[in-house]
Amino acid sequence: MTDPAIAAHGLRKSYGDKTVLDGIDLTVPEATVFSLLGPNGAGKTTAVKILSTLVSPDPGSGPIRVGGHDLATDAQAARATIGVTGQFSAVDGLITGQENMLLMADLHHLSRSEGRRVTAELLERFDLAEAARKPASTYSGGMKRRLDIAMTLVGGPRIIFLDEPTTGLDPRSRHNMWQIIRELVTGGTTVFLTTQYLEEADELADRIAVLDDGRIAAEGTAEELKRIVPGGHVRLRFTDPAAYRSAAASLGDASHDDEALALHLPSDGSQRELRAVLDRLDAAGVEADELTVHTPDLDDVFFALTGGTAPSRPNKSNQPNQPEEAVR
Ligand SMILES: Nc1ncnc2c1ncn2[C@@H]1O[C@H](COP(=O)(O)OP(=O)(O)OP(=O)(O)O)[C@@H](O)[C@H]1O
Repeated sequence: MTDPAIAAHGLRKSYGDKTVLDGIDLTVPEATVFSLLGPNGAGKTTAVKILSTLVSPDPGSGPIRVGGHDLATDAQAARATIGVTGQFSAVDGLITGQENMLLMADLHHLSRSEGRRVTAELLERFDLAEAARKPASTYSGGMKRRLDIAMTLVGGPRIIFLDEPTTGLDPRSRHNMWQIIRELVTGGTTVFLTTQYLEEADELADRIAVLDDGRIAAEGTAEELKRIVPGGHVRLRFTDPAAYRSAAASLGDASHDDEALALHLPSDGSQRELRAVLDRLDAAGVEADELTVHTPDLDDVFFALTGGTAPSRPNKSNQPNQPEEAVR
């Protein structure tokens, strides 16, 4: 088995008497997206800064390996495997997109011809070739963010840290950015992502960790996390009123929606619970015309795990997530 791209044990950081990270473990397999979620001030950026060698962990921290290199003894080698795109853009608005890229190529000591080749390839890949000779200050927010990531990729990092990469972008630019991130991962890059948008973690992340009060409150796939908070249910819908009534009689614990001929049963959405529901329907000799499983969304998980109460969300329905709008 190959080394994980990132492996940190007992990661600690305090500022004065404030403990920001209280001994957290993080493991990120290669070519996956790992998302760190947490309320403002939870320590996400601090974790990114430590893993990307910008800030030192406290002496009591356990070992941290990034790109297979121990940060304590070989930070330089670790640094050569990573790229970081922070909340504040590295793009210089006074020069063109192409010049920004060539500057990065110089910083990475690429030869002139190699720098030009990589620049042209990345500008093309990030749909910036046409705008390459215009000052970056004239770019839209989405273009600037794409240029920022393209600049990060000039050095060919295997691991990239994206700190809130889509904050402030409109929905189309956000979807474009998601597509770029997916393509990077398909190409073998590992992405460590922090985001304020739970939907974004849900869309992209293979694994998600929720940081609260300096500790990891929960970690898992989006689906695993959704199962640990209450609110999931199975909805059974019938077209035949007689079948609906028989099912309602045999599933006494279900709540009824007589108008829609639908029954709701609390469920964690697991195979075992679904089978139990189906067995009970079979025993009653009725068949539902539609069965849908509704799991809580990541917002529910976030509020349940980070000690806050969910503000009322009038638009939150019990419908499963709507399909995302098409990506260009
Ligand atoms: N250099 C520093 N000196 C003192 N305190 C700091 C420093 N950097 C961060 N902190 C504190 O550490 C805590 C965590 O900050 P951090 O920026 O990591 O949180 P975050 O989860 O990224 O928050 P946000 O979502 O708001 O970006 C905050 O209370 C912050 O004030």
